[in-house]
Amino acid sequence: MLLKGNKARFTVCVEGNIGSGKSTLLNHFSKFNDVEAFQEPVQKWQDVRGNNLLALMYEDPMRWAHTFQAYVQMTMVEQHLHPCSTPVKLLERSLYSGRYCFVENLYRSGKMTNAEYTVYCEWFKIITQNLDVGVDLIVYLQTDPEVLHTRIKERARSEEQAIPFQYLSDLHTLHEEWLMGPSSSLPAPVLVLDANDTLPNMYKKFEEHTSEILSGKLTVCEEQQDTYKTASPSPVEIVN
Ligand SMILES: Nc1ncnc2c1ncn2[C@@H]1O[C@H](COP(=O)(O)OP(=O)(O)OP(=O)(O)O)[C@@H](O)[C@H]1O
Ligand SMILES: Nc1nc(=O)c2ncn([C@H]3C[C@H](O)[C@@H](CO)O3)c2[nH]1
Repeated sequence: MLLKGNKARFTVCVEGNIGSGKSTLLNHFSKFNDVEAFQEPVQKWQDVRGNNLLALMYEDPMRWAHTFQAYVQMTMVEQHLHPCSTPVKLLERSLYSGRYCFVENLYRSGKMTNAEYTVYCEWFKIITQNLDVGVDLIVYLQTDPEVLHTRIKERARSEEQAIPFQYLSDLHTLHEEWLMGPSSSLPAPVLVLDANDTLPNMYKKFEEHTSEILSGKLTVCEEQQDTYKTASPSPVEIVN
């Protein structure tokens, strides 16, 4: 239950494919007093009363994808509704990428049945229509699948070591469709950052875009390397 007075003025979610640098961005901005950052609850997914649902999903998606996605959706609702005493709430991923990227991919690749997909989507609709799970800005860390494959190997999260390149490529396509395509399913404007860059250069980009990310005042200028996509349902003030 979201306590009155404990609602952040501005909610940002950081989206991007596996290994795109979301946690890195969250850790950078969590140092600001005005920000409370909420990392993706991966540890919860890895230990559901002793069951590692993340591992089960990767090992046997036909059997476990729907169970995993149902649990992910529940834990992400908790993240969206979690009280936040700071003006800015920074989420790693969101309900929306679970629906439009991961679940869509599982369904399109035949790893989720039509019945499972329908049940999941009905829950998503009820949740987004009745609970305060809105976001004010999406930061999209846009990356190439080839770059991610290397990072995932280096990071060496055990559940991810057998992820085929095609899975990363399919997820990339769905992130691009969702965040760069027509804005029909976008809950907020999108700030796109090219995240193929080196870590030092990414930190420079985080510095450059601090005001937009922490206040929603998007500064649009011609030489801007990164691009903005304003979602029609949620126009944001563009400050030139
Ligand atoms: N710009 C970068 N250049 C090189 N390595 C990077 C860059 N950004 C992140 N990394 C490294 O890649 C790995 C994944 O980074 P990070 O955990 O921030 O990604 P993520 O998007 O949170 O991943 P996941 O989706 O799995 O949670 C980490 O080992 C991190 O140090
Ligand atoms: N199938 C699936 N659905 C989701 O909604 C989802 N969200 C994150 N992940 C996977 C990606 C990383 O391995 C790991 C950490 O992001 O968890 C997901 N996998």
